[in-house]
Amino acid sequence: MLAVVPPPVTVRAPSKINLHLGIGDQRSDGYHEISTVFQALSLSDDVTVAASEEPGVDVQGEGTGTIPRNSDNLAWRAVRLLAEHVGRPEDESGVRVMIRKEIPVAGGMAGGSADAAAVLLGLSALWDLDVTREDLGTLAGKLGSDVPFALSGGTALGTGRGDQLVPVLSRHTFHWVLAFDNRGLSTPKVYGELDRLRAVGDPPRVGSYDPLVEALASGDPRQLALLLGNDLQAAAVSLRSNLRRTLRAGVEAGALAGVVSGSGPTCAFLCTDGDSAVEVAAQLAGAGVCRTVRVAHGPVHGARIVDGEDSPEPTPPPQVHA
Ligand SMILES: C[C@](O)(CO)[C@H](O)COP(=O)(O)OP(=O)(O)OC[C@H]1O[C@@H](n2ccc(N)nc2=O)[C@H](O)[C@@H]1O
Ligand SMILES: Nc1ncnc2c1ncn2[C@@H]1O[C@H](COP(=O)(O)OP(=O)(O)OP(=O)(O)O)[C@@H](O)[C@H]1O
Repeated sequence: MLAVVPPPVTVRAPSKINLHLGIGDQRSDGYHEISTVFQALSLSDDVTVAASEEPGVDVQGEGTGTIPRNSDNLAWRAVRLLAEHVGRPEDESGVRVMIRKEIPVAGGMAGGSADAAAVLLGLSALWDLDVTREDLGTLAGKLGSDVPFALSGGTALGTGRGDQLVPVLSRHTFHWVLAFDNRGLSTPKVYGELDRLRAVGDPPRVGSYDPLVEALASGDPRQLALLLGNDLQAAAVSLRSNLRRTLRAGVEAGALAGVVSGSGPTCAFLCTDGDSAVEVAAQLAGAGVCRTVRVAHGPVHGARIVDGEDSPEPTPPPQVHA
């Protein structure tokens, strides 16, 4: 008798920006205590998991050459973790993972985390597992601090090492321009640089997130723009001084405000509306301060299955090469 092979499952998982990122002390486990307001953006990766006699990872799109295809890939670590969780040996998992990347690699937008979250959700469907969203959230936290948010999406307050999430009310859609840098930045190095800067001086701190949460509820981008802040920005700029010029260029191009996304080096610019974002993107691309400029909006859903009718042919989103 022939075994029934389940059809492949495709999951779209969003990128994130940190509208507010406050970094506290380093804990004994090496992580920093943080308080952050995440927003999930429409710039996303599509990840397909399929039953296969040739297990492994394929990657196409953004940063392809710099992403590991072996067990170091965060998406494959998600296969291994879920397989262990349900008692399937990894080498018998018989899974091929195909990643279509739009999210910049090591860009501070949680691209690897998005892929890992997509695999957790996609494999649960492919293997018809009885795991709750809550179980998936716990597994996600074991893969990385940003992975739980990639599953849940929307707008959320993250505490602890960023993995304890509470949804935040966000009215309307916000429009963003993203400036990708030539090379990525290592997240641990950026945290380390902040520790160094704090040991020798007093870099600015973002303070409370309360006013920003109020601005999100009002839905007014002008109010939100005044409150964007990231404690890691000084560290990212210290390691990559060209980001100063990029941040300035975005505002000169007409954005309301700009901020380094997470650990950088991607810079995110908030715009008044979608039309303004397209104009800012075009002007910023012309300024020659970054590799690529993209527009995106948020908040969007967390990782979700896009097979069947919900799976449009992927169309390349607006992209302007600098
Ligand atoms: C900068 C952010 O993207 C903001 O959301 C995250 O804090 C980073 O999340 P991530 O990339 O998922 O990070 P993880 O894979 O969990 O950790 C990578 C490394 O970043 C540093 N790290 C991360 C999170 C945290 N709260 N404190 C840290 O010090 C640690 O050196 C850690 O070894
Ligand atoms: N599926 C993956 N996609 C991207 N990078 C991956 C993946 N798996 C492993 N990596 C490695 O992980 C490192 C961090 O990549 P990632 O794109 O997740 O960074 P990031 O977006 O800056 O992370 P964060 O914003 O969560 O700190 C890269 O150096 C890359 O080689």
